[in-house]
Amino acid sequence: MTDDKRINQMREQLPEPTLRRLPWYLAYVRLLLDAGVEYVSSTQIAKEINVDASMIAKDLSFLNIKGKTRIGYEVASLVHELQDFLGFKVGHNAVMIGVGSLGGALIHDSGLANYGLRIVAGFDIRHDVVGTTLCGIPIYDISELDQRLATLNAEIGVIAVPIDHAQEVSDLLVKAGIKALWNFTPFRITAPQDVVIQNTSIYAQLAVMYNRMGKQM
Ligand SMILES: NC(=O)c1ccc[n+]([C@@H]2O[C@H](COP(=O)([O-])OP(=O)(O)OC[C@H]3O[C@@H](n4cnc5c(N)ncnc54)[C@H](O)[C@@H]3O)[C@@H](O)[C@H]2O)c1
Repeated sequence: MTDDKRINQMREQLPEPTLRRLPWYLAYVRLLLDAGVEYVSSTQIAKEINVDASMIAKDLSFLNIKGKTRIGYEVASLVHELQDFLGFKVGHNAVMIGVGSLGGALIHDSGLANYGLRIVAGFDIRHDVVGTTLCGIPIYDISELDQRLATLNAEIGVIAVPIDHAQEVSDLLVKAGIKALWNFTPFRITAPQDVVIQNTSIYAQLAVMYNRMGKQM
């Protein structure tokens, strides 16, 4: 079986909680790599990031890497495998819809490139931003979305518009052939089944934090 086929097959079997934990491991083992550490055990990772060691070993069993008894995993290989498996090594082109305070901040975030996300253009309706560039990225009028997407080779639409425009811009993106929507608005957008939707909200996490704080008081 080819490497690509094997990775795709393992990705399909992967439970979502595992997929959410793997980037935590990656962030930690990247620190070890930068510090020149050669090997790390699942027990060591467990201690540092507060996840059960057996769960880490199980999560890592989805990857094409074996730990050595009593030594653990080779750090450089683990970083490589995790990045590969999570799709962070492939550049995914994305367009930013809404270049206000959040959209602008995301365009400024050079860290996204480490996770395989390359924002190639922004779209807005504001005259003061349309026609300008931000971090070298051109900002176009939203009315040009169809025409610009034809040449941008982007598969992801990042949505950072006011809540009452969320569905409208999602529909435009889907119509223009976008495969995935990363929605930062608090609106639960809908799209055809073959379009991947990922909702991200720092506000939703606040509710959980307040609730837990209340229980401690
Ligand atoms: N997920 C999170 O953690 C998080 C954090 C902050 C804000 N938000 C949400 O992100 C969204 C943006 O917040 P913000 O603070 O950046 O707002 P903002 O007002 O600063 O920016 C919104 C931008 O969208 C543009 N816009 C409006 N209608 C548009 C359209 N039809 N097409 C293209 N662009 C359009 C506006 O001109 C503006 O530049 C809001 O829905 C907000 O609730 C989410």
